[in-house]
Amino acid sequence: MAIIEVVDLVKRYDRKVAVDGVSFSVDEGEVFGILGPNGAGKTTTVECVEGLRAADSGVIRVDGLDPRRDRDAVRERLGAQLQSSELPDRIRVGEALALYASFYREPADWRELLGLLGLADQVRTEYRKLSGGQKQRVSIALALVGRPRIAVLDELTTGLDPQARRDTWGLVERVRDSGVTVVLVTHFMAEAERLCDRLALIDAGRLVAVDSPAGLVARVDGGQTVRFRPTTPLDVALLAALPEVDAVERRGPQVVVTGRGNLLHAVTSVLARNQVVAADLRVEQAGLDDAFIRLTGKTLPE
Ligand SMILES: Nc1ncnc2c1ncn2[C@@H]1O[C@H](COP(=O)(O)OP(=O)(O)OP(=O)(O)O)[C@@H](O)[C@H]1O
Repeated sequence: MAIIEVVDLVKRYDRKVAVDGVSFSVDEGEVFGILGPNGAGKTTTVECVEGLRAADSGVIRVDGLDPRRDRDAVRERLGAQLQSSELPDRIRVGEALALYASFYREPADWRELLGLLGLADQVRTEYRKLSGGQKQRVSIALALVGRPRIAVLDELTTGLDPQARRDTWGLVERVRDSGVTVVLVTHFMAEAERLCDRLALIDAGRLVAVDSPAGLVARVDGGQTVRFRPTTPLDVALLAALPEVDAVERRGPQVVVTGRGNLLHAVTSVLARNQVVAADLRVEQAGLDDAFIRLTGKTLPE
């Protein structure tokens, strides 16, 4: 059942259209990703869902409620991650949690929450003295302290090192396992692929597709990549002429062939016929990043 519904959302900043007719719905209990490049309109979209910004047009329902008109009721249901600049400089972790807990009628036990998030030893630490990963965990704790049914997590792992990023992913999975619906804004492919049940791809304010990561990948028609290093001269036009091949590219000493069907067989047959020996031959199936490139024509930083 849909817990969030967004229909034809439009949001402008002066004359710039930041969100241009976006529609999607989020099912209760899922991790729903909003994925797109910088400036795509992801944050604006979730800020409208949170009721922090008024849409210019369109309909938004959070558990059947209007985020602007029923602001207090929506705030009880939807926990938003906080931007670090919103906390006073010298506030201690425990004080921040107690403060946010005081905003809710039935808050979670914030000490228990800090324990679950591995922050039990940081209760008296000033927020500004925490590491990047610890700050992110505090912001997750603050998003959850009101016992929301939905948690909106925006660019959760930006700026974290790979280990802290993976730890944070584990936390998001635990939040989901506790029954909370998670809306995850990200521009990291790997994060979206690992965590999200479904994804909305947004580009330049428009919705490109909504599907599961596997469903998005399937849309690129089982695309494959074959890479190798020819050890004798190779005329790549021979490969480009194959019906299975979409593109052939030279990357330094490597040849990268993308295509579909029985691509590997087609490529190796040409190589064998022309007595070209291929070193370091590798075959890769299309991933979410390939789907993103095909659907938007853009790449995302990884
Ligand atoms: N307060 C604002 N005033 C004017 N323009 C804005 C404002 N906030 C965002 N924009 C513009 O609206 C567009 C969408 O921005 P938004 O922050 O929603 O995108 P995003 O996908 O979240 O990007 P990022 O990943 O960089 O945060 C961008 O072109 C941005 O420059």
